[in-house]
Amino acid sequence: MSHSAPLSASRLSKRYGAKQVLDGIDFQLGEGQVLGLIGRNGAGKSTLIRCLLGLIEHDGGECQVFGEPSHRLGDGAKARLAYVPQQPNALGWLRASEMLDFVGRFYPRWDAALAARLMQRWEIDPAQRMDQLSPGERQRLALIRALAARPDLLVLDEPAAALDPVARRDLLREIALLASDSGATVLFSTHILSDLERVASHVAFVDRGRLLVEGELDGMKERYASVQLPPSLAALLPDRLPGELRRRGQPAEGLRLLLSLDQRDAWPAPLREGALQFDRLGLEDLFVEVVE
Ligand SMILES: Nc1ncnc2c1ncn2[C@@H]1O[C@H](COP(=O)(O)OP(=O)(O)OP(=O)(O)O)[C@@H](O)[C@H]1O
Repeated sequence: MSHSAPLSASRLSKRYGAKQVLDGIDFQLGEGQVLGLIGRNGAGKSTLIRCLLGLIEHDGGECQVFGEPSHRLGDGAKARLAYVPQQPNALGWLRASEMLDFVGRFYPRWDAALAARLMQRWEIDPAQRMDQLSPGERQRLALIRALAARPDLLVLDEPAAALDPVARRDLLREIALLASDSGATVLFSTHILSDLERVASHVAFVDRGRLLVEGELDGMKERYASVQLPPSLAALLPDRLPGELRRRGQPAEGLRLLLSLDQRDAWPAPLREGALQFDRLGLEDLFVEVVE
């Protein structure tokens, strides 16, 4: 098995017309990581995923899947990868079971028993024509197809969007099982932070085409804090502090900073030594502070 990172990008950029949708993204998804990608609507999550997988062309930089250029993936790499888009297409004329039988042949580790179990659990009639499935059923079926492939790399674009709470919880469990049992690597985008916290090992924030914060979920809550600086301290600050993510306000009135504490050794002494209150941020507060 190749030991290249399952997914990687450097200086990846993409524009649609005048709009820079991805703006020089450096990214690496390590083997066995379960990474949750979060960001506001239109931040560029789906575009990033599609570029990484070579489904759309990028304009600048590079991206790779298992070390192969994304836009020229060999069959070997494709067989190790499963992807569920935000709105899966239906192959209308096929019945659900026929579709699974058909695609199962292309995957060396196809798990027919898992597919059958999830079909039953998620109440999809195997004889149902795919164009007659509801959006939620269609999404479930696409997820069953991806999970039963037992991929080395599973990529899900907002997988929970059309799922009811029971199916959502099942999905999170299946993702966790896939990662723990077979060491699969998972990338999923979501707006549901509680889902992310339940299953992700890593998290990345996308904001206006850039990756703002990226790292292990454990420790992230300890790492970021906001702090209010009085004018006397604000006047001493350089234009940008090491680890600074956001700065609000005017120096003459005091500043509010969002900071990564792991860079604090490089801060000016008054900031390190003053009796300032650093408020640690939970994931949701961090998200709001970062992207607002
Ligand atoms: N085919 C396209 N043509 C033109 N603009 C596009 C196209 N696809 C996406 N965009 C624009 O690129 C930006 C990023 O879109 P993208 O779908 O990647 O966002 P997202 O973070 O996945 O959003 P959401 O959370 O709403 O799914 C948006 O402003 C969108 O309008």
